Order: sequence, then structure tokens, then C-alpha cells
Amino acid sequence: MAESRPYVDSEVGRLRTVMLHRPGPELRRLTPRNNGSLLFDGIPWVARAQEEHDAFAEALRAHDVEVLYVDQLLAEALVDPGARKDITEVLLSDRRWGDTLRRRVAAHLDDLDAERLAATVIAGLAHDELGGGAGLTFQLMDQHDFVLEPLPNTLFTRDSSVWIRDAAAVTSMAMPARLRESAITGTIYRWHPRFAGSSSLYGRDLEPLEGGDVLLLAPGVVAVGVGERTTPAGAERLATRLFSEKTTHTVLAVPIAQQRATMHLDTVCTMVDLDAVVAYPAVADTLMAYRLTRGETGEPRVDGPRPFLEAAAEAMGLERLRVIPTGLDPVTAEREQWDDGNNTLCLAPRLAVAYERNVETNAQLEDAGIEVIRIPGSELGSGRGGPRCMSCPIVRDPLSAG
Ligand SMILES: NC(=O)NCCC[C@H](N)C(=O)O
Repeated sequence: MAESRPYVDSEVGRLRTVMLHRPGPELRRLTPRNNGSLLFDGIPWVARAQEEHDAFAEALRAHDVEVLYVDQLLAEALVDPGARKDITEVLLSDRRWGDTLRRRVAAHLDDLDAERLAATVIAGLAHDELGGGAGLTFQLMDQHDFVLEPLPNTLFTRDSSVWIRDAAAVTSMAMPARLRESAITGTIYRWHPRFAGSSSLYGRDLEPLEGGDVLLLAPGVVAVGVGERTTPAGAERLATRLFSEKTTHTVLAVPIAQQRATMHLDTVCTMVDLDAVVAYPAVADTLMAYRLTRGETGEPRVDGPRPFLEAAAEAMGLERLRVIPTGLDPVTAEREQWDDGNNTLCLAPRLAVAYERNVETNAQLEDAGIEVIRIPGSELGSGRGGPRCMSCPIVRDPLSAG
């Protein structure tokens, strides 16, 4: 069967192709010394995390979703010398190194074939992998430190790029620990033959914007969370770019508290049907939205704020947006929100993947007519992300006519 071109215009159109990353050696490099700065809340049991991830991928395949893997796509892209040059430049731009270490790392990377280079980009480079003769900076490094930090959050493919219709927005990551991830997606989309000719909506050097904050509420309507990761300027820049494409009429900028539990909009609210979201009531009910529409001067026109759920329904042409709450009592709701109960991945309207551990939220979803595909996530969840965070949709059936 011919490969479909990338196209995503909603959160709920039938999912056809998705990009995942199976956790690997980069997770084995999490230690109690670095897990905080690498944005993990604990030290995952890697073999179990891989089993859980395989179960996720299998559940998707069982529903006829094609699963692509980041490391394979990157290795395939890196066969092209241009891709190799691009990614090597990013790796060598570390300002902590002097010329000697930079030359030593460059020589090391040069010796790697495409597959091993892709693996190194993700897993990083440990001190003892480089050997001697790398100068003072290298000698004074703690042997437990990494010359190139690992990227354990590659697992959360949602954040480093977003497809909006047929264009890729390679995002600009806010946290230092994740900066290199969008160099990976940028390299894949620019150099991998599968994505040849696709246009680019955003870039890794622009104002911070992460994919977990971007919700495609309906064709032409995009919500962007603004908080710990996405800046107001990032939301505004994305809106400007989308309006110039003429396919988006409304962007809702939604301020969210700048704290870990609500790091992205998709940690408090995701779509499960054409007109329904699962949401953490303590936050969702109080969210406000600024509405951005196409202005005459080319700059977005801003109005509001007004309640998000109301503004969303209006922009989507609905009387109201149904809200399925996370958990029943406030304590359970808070626990299940923390464990990504709101972070579901819709495979089609009323069909969503969710972590099995969020028992109450899943029951609420089923009561509301949503079919829930439960997956284990005890180890995967230690990075604080659920099925939506762990998936980057590349092809969904369109909801719009054109
Ligand atoms: N969209 C998401 O909420 N992604 C989860 C990202 C988790 C990751 N450990 C982070 O802190 O960035």
C-alpha cells in the first residue's frame, strides 16, 4: 500500500500513522544525580518501560495504525551527508567545550555509521566512550558526567514537532534538557525521503513552543497552552504562521499555571470526541482563552480573555464542548491528573488510549460513551507523560473537506 502523505487537521480523525520512540539506552543513563535536570521524577526500570511501550505500539497496530520510530527514521535520514552535517553541527555547538574536545568529538562522530550516529544523538556520549587525548575540559570532567547528555525525553514525541495539516512545526523546546530533540525532528523532516517536499511551519530557533501545548480542536481551530514551556510570543508566532497559510481561522492562547503538574495544556485536557474533552476540572473550569484571529495588517488580532471551554465551543461551531472530568472526588482527580489520566491519545472519535492505572477517569470516559484502550504505564509515567505525550500523529483522516 502506498504511504500516505502527512496530514493532521484534528485530534480525533482516524489515526493512520504515528511516530513513537521506544525508550532505550538513554533511559539507562538516568541517575539520582541527573534525573531532576533531565526532567524525570524517578529512575525507571528500563526493561519494564520497554515492555509497556511495546504494548502501546501493539495496541496501535491492532487498530491499523502504522507505527514509525524516531531512531529508525533518524538513521535513515543520516545516510544523506547533508543530514549528517546538520546534526553534527548541532552536537558540536556545545559551548562548554573547548576546541580540543570539539575536534575529538567531531572525529568520534565521523567514525560512526548512520545507525550508530542516530543512536548516539539520542543516548548521548559517556565520558568513558570517548577515550583519552581530549584536552583539559575532558580531563576535568567528572567521570560520571556525559560529554553529550542523553535525551530520555525523546520518548515524548509529541513535544518536539506537530503536524498541522500538511506542514510540520518543528518546535522550539523550552528546557535545556530537551533542546536537541527538535534537531532530531528537524533533521528527519528535512532529509528523510518520506517527508520530502513537506513545508515547515515553525523552527527550533524561534520563541519557545512545545507540541504538548498545541491542540487541534477542529479544522481551522488551534488551542495553544501558554505556561512553563510555551511562551505568549511562541503562540503568537505560530498563529501568524498559521494565518498566513489561510487554513486556520482561530488560535486560542490559553494561559496555564507554570508548574510541573501542568507543564503542557495536554496534561489537563485532551480531546476524546468531535465535541468532547477529558479534563481536570480544578484547572479546566477556570482556564481562560485569548482569541487570536487573522488581522488586516498580517499581525493577529487579539480579543478576550473569556472562559476557554466557551471560546473553544464557539470557534468550533458547537453549542458546547462536553467535558468528561478526571476522577470523581478532588483527591482522586488530583492523583489521576498527575498520572496523566487526562493525557489520552484519540485513535478515532470516541476511541482513546489511556493508562490503565487511572481507574476512575477511565470509568468516567466509558460512562460518557468513550471506548478506552488501556495500556500499562507504571514505568513510562516516571517521565510524567501519557499516551498523547508519547505520540506524534503524522497522518489522520481529515475532518475537513479540503
Ligand atoms: N506533552 C507532555 O506533557 N509531555 C510530557 C513531557 C515530559 C517530560 N519529562 C518533560 O518534562 O518535558
